[in-house]
Amino acid sequence: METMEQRLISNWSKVNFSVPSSFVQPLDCRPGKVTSPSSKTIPLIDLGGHDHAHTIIQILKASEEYGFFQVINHGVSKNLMDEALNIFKEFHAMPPKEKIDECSKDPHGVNCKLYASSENYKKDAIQYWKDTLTHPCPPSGEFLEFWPQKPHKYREVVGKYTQELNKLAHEILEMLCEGLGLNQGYFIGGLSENPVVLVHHYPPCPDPSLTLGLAKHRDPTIITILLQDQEVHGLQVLKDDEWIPVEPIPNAFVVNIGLILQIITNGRLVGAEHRVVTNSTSARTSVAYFIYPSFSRIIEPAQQLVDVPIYKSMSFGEFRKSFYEKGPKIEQVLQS
Ligand SMILES: O=C(O)CCC(=O)C(=O)O
Ligand SMILES: [Fe+2]
Repeated sequence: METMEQRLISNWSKVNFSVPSSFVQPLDCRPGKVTSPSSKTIPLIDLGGHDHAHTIIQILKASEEYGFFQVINHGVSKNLMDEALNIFKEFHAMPPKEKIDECSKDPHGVNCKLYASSENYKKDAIQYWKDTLTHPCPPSGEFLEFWPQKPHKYREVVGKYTQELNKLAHEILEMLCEGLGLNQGYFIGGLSENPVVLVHHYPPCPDPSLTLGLAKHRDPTIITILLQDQEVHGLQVLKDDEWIPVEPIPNAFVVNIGLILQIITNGRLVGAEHRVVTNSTSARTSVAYFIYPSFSRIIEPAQQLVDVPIYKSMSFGEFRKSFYEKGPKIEQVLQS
């Protein structure tokens, strides 16, 4: 049996000069060689503009057409973004044993996890080129005792960062409410009270044409707010059968609509498919902030918006179970 220490990609990838066969993607999933970069980009939205109504129109349009956009002037300081990204990089740079120890404070092993490849490591036929740290981060401070304590400022910096992201997420959700015609505060409480952070580390890969850092997927969230490394490309969004790279923009966040919001809006907003490709020269770090409902909360098309629901009702707990069991086939389970 392989130990977690042996599995972590960051632990062995520096001394392996070829891609192990268990990481070679089937032909139809491989990114291949990117020859001509796409001329398309996802929309960029300035949240600091004075025309509130116009900002809402832009957010709604981007969420309908792409399911993805980037935001600038979002109110989170550059200093805090840099501090958070640096502390997450320092975490993944620690010796493997230390990382594993720092993620072992929950006796049930659920409220802080470190894993290689994907959460489905044992079930995945083919592995992905990344290590991930994840834990819940509600503004109440619940679960804080399970977070890493190393690097030594981890809890302080990540605590501040996730508080700010919670504020930003709610501002964006409020604008979506206004744009969609949902009651103000629709997402406050049960639909958003379970935020989680996922810190991905993609080490350099000897042959990026054969591997993926993260498989094509939609997020099982309401929305996701992503902080990505400023220099290193990797994230791509599927739009009209074309993979569009999400360019790193200084001090911007990437925002994407999750599958749950697609359900709530009965398909009006799209939980777009995306994936991460690797590169041979630089490690990439990204930090996803997932807005999750509480497990018992019912997920269904909003009655205010919809006459004929195309998705059936289920609890978030049931939804998440199907999401991990069915993968891309979850669409069949969701249809009413
Ligand atoms: O690493 C990235 O850029 C994307 C991460 C992602 O898609 C996810 O966590 O769901
Ligand atoms: Fe994602």
